[in-house]
Amino acid sequence: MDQQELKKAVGRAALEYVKPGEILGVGTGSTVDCFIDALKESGIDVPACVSSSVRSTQKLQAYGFKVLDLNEVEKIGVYVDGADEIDPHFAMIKGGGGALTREKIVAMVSERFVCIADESKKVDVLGKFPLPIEVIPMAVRAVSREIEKLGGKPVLRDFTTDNGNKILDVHGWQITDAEQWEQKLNQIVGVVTVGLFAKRGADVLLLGTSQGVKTFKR
Ligand SMILES: O=C(CO)[C@H](O)[C@H](O)COP(=O)(O)O
Repeated sequence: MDQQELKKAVGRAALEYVKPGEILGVGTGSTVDCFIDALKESGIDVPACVSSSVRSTQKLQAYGFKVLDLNEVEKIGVYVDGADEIDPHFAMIKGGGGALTREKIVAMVSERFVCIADESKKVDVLGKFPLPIEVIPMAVRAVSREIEKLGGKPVLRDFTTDNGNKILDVHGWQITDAEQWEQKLNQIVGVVTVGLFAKRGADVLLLGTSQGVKTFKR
């Protein structure tokens, strides 16, 4: 199976966690696109979704799903999203698609985070994938200097987030204590969100492998 087929397989597998009649949290990325396709095909009664990006909102609406602003919703049962890397403790690097801040917000209010990923995303140590950090535009240079002091090599992405901010992709870190790093990096003034999802990691990992979809639970 190629990578796209693995993404489709985990997208379909995630349907098992969608409860009919319940508001659903929807993440962002090519794997989530496969999930949205599967959701549409399934015909499951989803009264409304909360989306983590303009991209996913547009796709959901094009399929006829209702998308609510998070301020209209008190809680979400299940949030389905992808990851760039996930470690054995269910901590993740996210933000390859630049939607990390909204993803972290929707994940925070969701009872269960179901991560869908192909097997290339499962790692022992986070950091081979450069860590995305969303930064207020005027603070790009200042935050970069702080990151360099911590041994990271920040590269400014040619991209503006849905929130009007910039992304620094940080190379060179091997992250074993993800929760501590998440906290430390979030404290740099000018950082909006760090793409480490450790404090609120995944609860379930659906991993697409050539032997089929494997389920891991925290
Ligand atoms: O965090 C994300 C977007 O901000 C995505 O979940 C992550 O980049 C994985 O994307 P893909 O499914 O396309 O590999």
